[in-house]
Amino acid sequence: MNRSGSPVSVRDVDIRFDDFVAVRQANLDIAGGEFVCLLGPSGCGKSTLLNAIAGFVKPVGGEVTCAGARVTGPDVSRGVVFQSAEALFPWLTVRQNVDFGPRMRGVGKAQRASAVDRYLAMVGLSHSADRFPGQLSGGMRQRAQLARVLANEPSVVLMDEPFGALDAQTRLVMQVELDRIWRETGATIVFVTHDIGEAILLGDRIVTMTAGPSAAIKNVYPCDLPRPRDLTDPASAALFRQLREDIGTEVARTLRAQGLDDGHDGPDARQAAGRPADEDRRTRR
Ligand SMILES: Nc1ncnc2c1ncn2[C@@H]1O[C@H](COP(=O)(O)OP(=O)(O)OP(=O)(O)O)[C@@H](O)[C@H]1O
Repeated sequence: MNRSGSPVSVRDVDIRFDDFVAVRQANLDIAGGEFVCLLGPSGCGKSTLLNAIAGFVKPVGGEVTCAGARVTGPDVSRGVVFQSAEALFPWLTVRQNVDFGPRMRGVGKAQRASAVDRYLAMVGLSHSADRFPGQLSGGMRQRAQLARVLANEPSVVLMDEPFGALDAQTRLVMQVELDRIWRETGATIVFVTHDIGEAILLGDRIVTMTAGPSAAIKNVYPCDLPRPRDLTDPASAALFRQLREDIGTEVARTLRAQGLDDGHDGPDARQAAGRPADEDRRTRR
């Protein structure tokens, strides 16, 4: 496997929005080519931490480094894939969207054309290259977004719930495709999700976060199960339960803070952490 991704280091990072402390004392070392999933309850600070790695948000304390250099702002070497495919330019075709970054960077026409073809093929969109984003399905738009980021040949790809808006089947297909693309590119990937199964299918390590405010990194779970992974495999199922307990505690804290829970780690919290409602009903009988 090609391992050309850059290492990323988050050191004692504090992030504030005015008086609001979003993230406190976050520390995380990510190896080059590693796939790390950030998992936590809604609103805990996953996107904020990812945005600090991207350079969109400036920590008030600590630092983020990428390949040993301090991150001071966004850079094409750290590509970002967002949940919403509105990040694509709707007036450009898929090919033109993917070509945009290399063209802005002054890459020559022939080199660009071959890179665009390569990345369109990698994400399975060669046949839709001349369509506009509005003519694509949600899954195809996310593929186009990924190809657009990959065309800049980033050493780090930051993904913020990229499959969150997709239906369950498309999501499964995209997870399998991303696993393959990650191996082909060798990029470091930091992937934000609130979906425990998705984190298990994709991550080399799964990092959980505490509920905010003042969210912190809670636990780091190595996940070296053979790929492609199967969530029904006993080892995956055991990790799922462990992560559900971990996240469930934080979801319960969030619900309590919002006055939506009766003070225990009840069904709302477990359901929000990934347990199907009928499983809860069965357990309670
Ligand atoms: N630009 C901002 N200004 C003020 N507060 C912000 C800003 N961005 C995020 N926050 C706050 O920081 C906290 C963390 O938000 P963040 O979006 O990082 O959470 P998250 O874990 O990614 O949530 P979700 O899973 O729902 O997307 C939230 O309380 C949010 O309201």
